[in-house]
Order: sequence, then C-alpha cells, then structure tokens
Amino acid sequence: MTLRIKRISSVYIKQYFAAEDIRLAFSILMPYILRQWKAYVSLFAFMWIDISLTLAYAWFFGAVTDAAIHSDFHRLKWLVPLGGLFLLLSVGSTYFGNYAETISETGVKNDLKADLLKHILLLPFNTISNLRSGDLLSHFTNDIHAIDGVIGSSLMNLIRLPFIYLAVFIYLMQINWTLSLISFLVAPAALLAGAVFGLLLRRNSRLIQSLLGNMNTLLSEIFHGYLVIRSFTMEKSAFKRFTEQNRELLSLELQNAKLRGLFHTGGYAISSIIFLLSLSVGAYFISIKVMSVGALLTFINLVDHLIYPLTGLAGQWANLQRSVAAVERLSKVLKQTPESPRMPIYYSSMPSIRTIHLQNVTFSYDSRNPIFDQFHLQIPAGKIVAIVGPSGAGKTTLFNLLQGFYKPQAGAIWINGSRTDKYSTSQLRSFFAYVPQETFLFTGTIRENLMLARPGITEMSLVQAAEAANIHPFICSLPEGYETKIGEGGVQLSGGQKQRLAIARALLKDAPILLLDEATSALDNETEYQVKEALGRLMSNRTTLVIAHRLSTIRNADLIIVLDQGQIVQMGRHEELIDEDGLYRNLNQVQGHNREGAMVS
Ligand SMILES: Nc1ncnc2c1ncn2[C@@H]1O[C@H](COP(=O)(O)OP(=O)(O)OP(=O)(O)O)[C@@H](O)[C@H]1O
Repeated sequence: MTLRIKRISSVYIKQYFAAEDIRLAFSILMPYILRQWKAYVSLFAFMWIDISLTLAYAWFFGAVTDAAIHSDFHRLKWLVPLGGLFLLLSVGSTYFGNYAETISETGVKNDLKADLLKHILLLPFNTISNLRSGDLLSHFTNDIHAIDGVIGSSLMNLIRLPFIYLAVFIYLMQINWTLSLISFLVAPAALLAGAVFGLLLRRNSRLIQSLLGNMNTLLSEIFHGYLVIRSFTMEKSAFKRFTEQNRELLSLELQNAKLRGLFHTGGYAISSIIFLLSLSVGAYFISIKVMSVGALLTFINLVDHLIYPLTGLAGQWANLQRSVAAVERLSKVLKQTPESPRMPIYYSSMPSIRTIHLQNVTFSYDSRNPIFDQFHLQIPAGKIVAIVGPSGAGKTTLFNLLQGFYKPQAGAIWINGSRTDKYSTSQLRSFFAYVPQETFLFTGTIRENLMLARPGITEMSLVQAAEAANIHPFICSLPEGYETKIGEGGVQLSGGQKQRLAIARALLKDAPILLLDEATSALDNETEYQVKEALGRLMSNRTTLVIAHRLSTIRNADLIIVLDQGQIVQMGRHEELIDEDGLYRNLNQVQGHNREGAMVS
C-alpha cells in the first residue's frame, strides 16, 4: 500500500515538475529569448524596482500615519514629496516594465512564428504529408500565443514572487515577529492548494490545446470540402461534428473556470483570514503599546505579499506548464529535419538539357509497398515523351521523384549527367516547369499569379505566355484585364481557364524540362488543340514529359512510355505501339480510338 502511494506520488511529482519538458522548451526558446536580451535585462531591473517600491510604499504609509498621529509636521514636510517621488517611480517603472514585457514577448513570438513557417516550407514532402493542416494552422493561431508562460510575465513572476516573499518576510519580522509568524502558519495550505490547482489546470490546458488543433483540422476540411459537403448534403453531419467538439471545448473551459474560481476564492479566503488575524492581534499590540498604529498599517499593507506569492507561484507554474505543453507541440514540427538548410531561390538562366536518366530506382511512400522497384528509364533530350498507363501506375510519382519532392530509397536519377542529389534544391527546381494535375492559383490578381513564376518578368513575356496558353483573349475580355482578382484558389474562374493560367505560369518559368500532368484535361477539344499547338512551339527546345489519360492527345509524342504497376511494359511511338498486342492498344480500344487515334463513332 505504502509502495503504491509512493509510486503514485512520484508520478504526480514527475508530472508536476516535468523537468524534461521544461528543459526541452527552454532549449528551443533560449536562442529567441537571447535575441531580446536587452528587453529581458530591463524587465529584470524593473522587477527589482518593483520589489523595492512595494517595501518603500508600505514603509511610507506607516511613517506618514505615525507622523500625522504625533503631529510631526517637520517629518510630514519631507515625507509627502518622498511619496510623490515613489509615485513617479512607480508610474515610470509600470509603463516601461509593460513596454519591455511587450517587446520581449512579441519579439520572441514573431521570430518563432517566422522560423516555424520557414521550417515548414523546407520540410520534405513525406514529412509534411504526415502533418495535419489543422494542426499546422493551430501552431500559428494557438500554440505560439500560448507560450507566454515561458517567455513573459509568468517566467518573470516565477523569479519575482519568491524574492518579494522573502524581502517582505524579512521586513515584517523586523516590525513584529509574532505577527509575521501567524501569516507564516498558512504557508503550507497556500502552497498545497496552489500545487493541486497547477496540476489540474495543466492537464486541462493540454486537452484544450489538442482539441483546438482538432477543431482547426475539421474547420479547414469543411471549408476546403465545401462543395462536396453541400452536394452530398453533409451539412448536418459536419455541423454535428463541430458542435460536439465545441461542446467538449466549452466543458473543458468551464472546468478551467471552476478551477480558477475555486483557487481564487481559496486565495481570497486565506488572505482575508490573515488580514483579520493580523488586524486583531495588531490592535491588541497597539493597545498594550507594543506596536505603533503606523507599524500596523505598514504590516497590513504588506501582509498580502506573504500570501499571493505562495498561491500565485502555483498559478504561474501552471501557466508555465501550459506554455511548455504548447512548445512541446511546436517541437514536433521543429524537430523534423528540413530538406535543405536554406530556402531555394529562382534561377533564371536556362541550362541546356541533355538527358534524364533513372537508374535502378526503388521507391515507396511508406517503405513497405514499392511503387518502383529497380526502375530504369532513359529520356532523350529535347523530345516530347508521353507517360501513359492505368490509374495508380506511378506516373505522378515519377514526376515527384524527378523534381526531388521525394527521394528514392535506392538507385539514382541523373539529369545532365549529374545525380540529382548533387544539385542544390534551387538548381534542381530550376530545371522544371510543372503543371500539376490539380491547378492551384493564389488569391490575388491574374498578373500576380503569373508573375510568381518568374520575378521581374517583362510585360511582353507575360502576354506571350498568356497568348501561348490561349488565355490572353479571355484576360483582355475582363474589365480589369490582368489586374482582375480571381478569388481564393481562383474560384472565379472555370476549370479550363484555371488550367490555361497554370500552363501560362509554367511557360513563364522558362525551364528546360516541362512537366505536364494531365495539363489539358479540363480543356474542350478546340481549346486543347490551340493550347497544344502553342505548347508544341514552346516544346521545341526543351524536354517535355506529358502524363495523359486521353491518348488522343499524345499520338504525336516522340516517345510513349506505357507504365503498369511501376514497370515499363511498352515503349515506342504511337504507330508502333498501336500495332503491338499490349496495354497501349487495349487502353486505346477502351477509349474508342482507331489506329490513327481518331474517335470511333
Ligand atoms: N503521398 C502518397 N503517399 C502514399 N501513397 C501514395 C502517395 N501518392 C501516391 N501514392 C500511391 O502510389 C501509387 C502511384 O500513385 P500515382 O499518383 O503515381 O499514380 P498515377 O499513375 O499518377 O495515377 P493517376 O493516373 O490516377 O493519377 C498509388 O497506388 C497511390 O496510392
């Protein structure tokens, strides 16, 4: 039994102090705190001014009272201006102390926020795909704001409160040691109440933080999947999931409020008892002439400083723990190894491309089910190469590997005679202009969306690219032309218009390898023909890899590679492959094309 109690209490003590978590939090935050060292040194100085002023004020009240009782006008003459000086000092230190606190807290938070985003932008694809977008958002909206306890006033209070307690206790002992000892008697009760409160509050705060992350994930899913929710009449179930989480949050917040309420009431009760006791015993001491009225006033003024540091310490400790939990959540992202130490930059000069070569490439997303196993592929320079194959064959994965979004577990990819892992991320990304399967446009104007492909582009190149993608006439038909705002994700555009903008953006990048993943799938036949014609001109001096499901779109390709379950099952030109008894002919037949690639009526 005693062993069990010992074990339980050791678990609680461990949980309460959580030394390892605190060490981790400080190891992450210390560089940011040190960057704001001037603000922290000022805060430390203001803390001492504050402690000194607390004692000085209490002494002042006593001295003024005694001087008034004894009609000592000579003393009052210099005491009153001294009080004014204390007041000025107090106002000044409060103002500058608050200012230093804001600088230190916001400075740390801003730097941390910037570094966190930078870190996320540099994470490898396989890491980022395992992190939930709602949690990532929650790091910025909740967690960073919850770190106050380890960087701001709570941290300072953890240092300040023991000092103020000690300073006041020594001072009060000199005034009247019997009275001081009475207040000392409640110290264990105050400490214990604080400790229990701290532990419960910390546990609740952790649950709240994690629930906020879940709610952010749910909300981001609702907003991104808005169309699906409305068309599948999922409004009720989405709303129900949200209200359930919201209710859970409310109940946790209420528990927190109850805890705080209980704690503050307890603290208030203890303070009031001590006040009454001190006043009664003090009044008795005055009546037997052991104490002056001024001394009692000083005592009463200060005695509260013997209670709130004890109860307050636990509150500050709970704040610190809550912040430690927030840093712990941030550390899950921060400890992930970035892909490269620096942000890649845009390379404008277009290197000439010779070949792309995949040698013995083995790759799997989950290290268990290989998408490619000992895969070989030689892509000739300056040609149009089409990749076809059934869904899930590995076509997009091939594009992902080429661009270095994922690294093969074995084998190597060579571009221009060098292994891709020998290129910096900036160099590697400069080789490719990519039109992904799902078009993504940014909130802003058409011009802004095109310009991001190549900073500092001339108006002529911009228009040329838009013309090549057959989107220029449409842009000119809009009242605000290139300055038209396209809404979040380009919601104000049709699928085909978005796709043509994405093609123009890729063309503007002027990279030597063009990767088109179903880039014309949203276009009608006429537009597709025009875009392809324009693309054809642009493809002339670059290597183009095209993924296409509609086989009619790739029959002029220089080389068609037929992929099935990560293997090349056929390779050749359309005319050669259509004659072979194989997957390519089957796929053609399924799509109802004849030998020339025309639709069979
Ligand atoms: N991020 C990922 N994590 C885990 N598995 C993935 C991931 N992306 C794709 N896969 C799996 O890898 C396989 C190949 O997918 P890939 O997207 O390359 O196929 P695809 O040939 O481009 O298909 P589609 O024509 O349908 O676009 C599929 O089985 C898919 O489930």
